[in-house]
Amino acid sequence: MAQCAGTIKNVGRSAIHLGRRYRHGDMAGLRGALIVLEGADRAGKSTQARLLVEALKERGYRAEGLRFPERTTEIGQLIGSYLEKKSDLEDHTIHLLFSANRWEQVPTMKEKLRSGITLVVDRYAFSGVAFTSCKENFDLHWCKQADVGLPKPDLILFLKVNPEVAAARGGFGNERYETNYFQEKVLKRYFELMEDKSLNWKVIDASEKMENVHKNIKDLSEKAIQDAKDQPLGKLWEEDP
Ligand SMILES: Nc1ncnc2c1ncn2[C@@H]1O[C@H](COP(=O)(O)OP(=O)(O)OP(=O)(O)O)[C@@H](O)[C@H]1O
Ligand SMILES: Cc1cn([C@H]2C[C@H](O)[C@@H](COP(=O)(O)O)O2)c(=O)[nH]c1=O
Repeated sequence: MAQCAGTIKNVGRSAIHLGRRYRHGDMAGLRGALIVLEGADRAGKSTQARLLVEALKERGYRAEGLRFPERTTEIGQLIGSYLEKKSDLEDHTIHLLFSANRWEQVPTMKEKLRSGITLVVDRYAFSGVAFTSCKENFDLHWCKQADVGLPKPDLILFLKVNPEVAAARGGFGNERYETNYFQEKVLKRYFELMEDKSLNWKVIDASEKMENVHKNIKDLSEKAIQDAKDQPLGKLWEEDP
């Protein structure tokens, strides 16, 4: 009930903000939050993304989920085939395809955010950097470049689970990168990325029961939605630390 009242108040505030323009041309007061779930394979990101969208909608927010890679586009199909080990691609090439797969969604993402829809995103540029930078001869700096300027998340939820626990969860081991050795390296990269204090990272203990993980995520997300609604949408990694 309190949430419904909040939503109506937001609509009122939006009207007040109509016509006021901010840096990057994004209108504040109307917008939804960009919430990203990150973590190693089988950390529970897709499960939690789905639960979060459902919970937000139940509480009167407009919310939608999306995921990367988005395997349905032409670029996404190339990525899907690579991940399923049906095709091989040169390492820089696949990295750039993952990034292009995000950029092709940006106009839709911005439109939705501006119209007040909160986006819950299952993996984003941080996956791109964490995974590719574990390959030989790749460094974090190079890996970030293709994603500089993407919409900046208001909240990044890192679902932390150790690789043995993740591996014991269903389906692990079928796709490329799904080995304990590689996932351990990926985890280290994520922790390097989390040192960037210009981003709102929150670490969630994802080895807990699904309901507990969900509660933590929901509380942090509601706060992020409140904080974001009056802020312009930022650009990712525009000022590299
Ligand atoms: N907290 C949890 N405790 C136990 N099992 C879980 C938990 N969260 C998710 N699972 C189970 O783990 C498996 C993987 O979950 P999910 O697909 O959500 O992970 P993911 O991080 O999206 O994986 P991937 O990145 O590999 O696609 C599923 O079988 C899911 O039911
Ligand atoms: C976005 C993105 C993903 N990856 C890797 C990470 C996972 O191993 C797979 C995607 O699996 P999911 O079950 O669909 O989550 O791809 C990557 O290497 N680079 C990226 O940018």
